[in-house]
Amino acid sequence: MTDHALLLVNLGSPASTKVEDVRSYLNQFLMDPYVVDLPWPLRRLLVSLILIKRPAQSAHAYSSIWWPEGSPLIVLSRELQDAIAPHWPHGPVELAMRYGQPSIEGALRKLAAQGVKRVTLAPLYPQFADSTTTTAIEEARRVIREQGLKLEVSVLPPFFAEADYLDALVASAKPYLDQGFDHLLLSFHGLPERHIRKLVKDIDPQHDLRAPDSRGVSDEVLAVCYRSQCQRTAEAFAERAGLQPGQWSVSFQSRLGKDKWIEPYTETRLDELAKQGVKKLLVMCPAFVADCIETLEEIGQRGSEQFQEAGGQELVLVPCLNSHPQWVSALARLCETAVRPL
Ligand SMILES: C=CC1=C(C)c2cc3[nH]c(cc4nc(cc5[nH]c(cc1n2)c(C)c5CCC(=O)O)C(CCC(=O)O)=C4C)c(C)c3C=C
Ligand SMILES: [Fe+2]
Ligand SMILES: [Fe+2]
Repeated sequence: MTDHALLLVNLGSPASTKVEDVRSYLNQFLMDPYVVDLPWPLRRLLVSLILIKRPAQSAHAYSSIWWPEGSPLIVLSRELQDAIAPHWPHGPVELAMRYGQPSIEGALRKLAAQGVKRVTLAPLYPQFADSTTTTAIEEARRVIREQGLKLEVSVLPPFFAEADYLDALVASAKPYLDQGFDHLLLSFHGLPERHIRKLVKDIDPQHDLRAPDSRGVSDEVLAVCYRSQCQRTAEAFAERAGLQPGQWSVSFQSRLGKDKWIEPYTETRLDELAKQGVKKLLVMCPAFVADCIETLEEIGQRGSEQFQEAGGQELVLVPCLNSHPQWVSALARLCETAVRPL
């Protein structure tokens, strides 16, 4: 059988580091109601305000990490696509981005034109958020409906607590852990608290968005609370890696705008850890399966400078899973068992 495709989906990058390309990417991204969850007129106003200064700042940041072949996120995702193909004997493996190119629409139309009948859609986000997982699924739904594509789609669920994913994370981090370090910071992408509140409010309105760990969180809440899922990933990672309490902690990065985002903020933790006497800091970013601007620039460059200015000696960025062989086979196995219908 060769009519069952695998479609890997990640977030996407601007077409180039030119300010106008970054502006158009940020406009598509931030006008997504799953990302800036305000009614259209307010969303348009807020995003237009953000688009006054942000494109030039982000273009500068992208320029500092851009590779000759293009955006690291896209290049690394292509490498993953090539590496996983031999592990997926059922049909073609395609790559799509939620924003920019290659698009979800282009990929699904291409697969349908090739005679593909089934698609396993794999949003490449270990932890669930409406701003990543839901929007990728909804975009696939829209394309299939509007284009009348005859495709049976199943979706890979969030894999934040899957043994295969956790073991691959430990294997990829091991060479860095073995070098010795004073502290390991697991820095996850942040989210406005509101995004989680609206999902948990009908299940457990008292759910604590400042809780220090994920103990006691019910399965129902865990299924929708991005922050608890991040904590669960970190706790399971620490246990598998044999880390002691106090050797590691969790933080949340990449805050945008004036809203309250989930805490503790990575920026705050970098200062605190340096002030506490941490000299060699390892930072891992387990919300990202591929290195991107958020890991390479925000942590690897700006975070590193900040940590040293606050008195730390060295910040070592542990690379994302990228195409680590154990991750490639783990992802293929996870996708084999994905049966959740679109
Ligand atoms: C890993 C999961 C991610 C979540 C959750 C997420 C939420 C989220 N992001 C923004 C705003 C921005 N994110 C940007 C880059 C970016 N974000 C993710 C992943 C998640 N985002 C990735 C993989 C990337 C990297 C893209 C790349 O090309 O390398 C950016 C663009 C960069 C910049 O200008 O800083 C913005 C903006 C919001 C508002 C949000 C939740 C509401
Ligand atoms: Fe983001
Ligand atoms: Fe939670």
